[in-house]
Amino acid sequence: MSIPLRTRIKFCGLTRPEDVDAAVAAGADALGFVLWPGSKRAIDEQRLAKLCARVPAFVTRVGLFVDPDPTLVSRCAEHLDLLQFHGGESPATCMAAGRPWIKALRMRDGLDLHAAAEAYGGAQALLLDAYRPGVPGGTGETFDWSRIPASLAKPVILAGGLTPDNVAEAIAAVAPFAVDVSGGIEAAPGVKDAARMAAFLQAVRRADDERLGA
Ligand SMILES: O=C(O)c1ccccc1NCC(=O)[C@H](O)[C@H](O)COP(=O)(O)O
Repeated sequence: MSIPLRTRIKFCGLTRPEDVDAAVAAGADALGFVLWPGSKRAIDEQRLAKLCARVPAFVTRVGLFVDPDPTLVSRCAEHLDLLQFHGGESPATCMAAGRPWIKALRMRDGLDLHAAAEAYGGAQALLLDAYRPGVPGGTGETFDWSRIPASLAKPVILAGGLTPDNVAEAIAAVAPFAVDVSGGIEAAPGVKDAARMAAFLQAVRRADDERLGA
């Protein structure tokens, strides 16, 4: 008999020490740090080291890359538990980093999730995000959750436009392994809002109670 898991929560795009502390205090399972210079939420390696040093054991530190130079990945890896590849990286490129990784897939028309789950068989999970041409992530937009098959060979991390107001509906529709949010818990790009983080956490917990019949 398998025991249903509570939905894991990843907050992405943290840039400030006080936001890291607030996210940990709220109860996030994983924190994401954007190492792609094109993002409004980008941080450099020095800031990554400082922010990651504040993260306690049992909270996963995730580094987010978009078609990175492998030397950047290896320089950052010592601070990280998990790599998130958010660009057009091939399975071989993701594997070559030699660290646990997840693959973000943007839900463009025609994407075959079963084929992707097979191709990215070395991933810990697939992060499914909204597709907007030319924008690799952090769009603040949802996608049609009914496109996600009920059964997939990889755990699903649901992303894209989640907020404290819609995350319960998303969990009821998809029952993902985890949810990922960036813009929905912000006061401004890269500036998280402690009250919205807490509200998001509470909404997930309530949805889980509903789902698991607690
Ligand atoms: O957040 C960014 O600026 C970003 C830029 C480039 C690639 C990925 C990026 N974010 C990735 C994430 O994991 C976000 O949490 C995910 O895209 C959802 O963002 P949002 O729709 O704002 O919740």
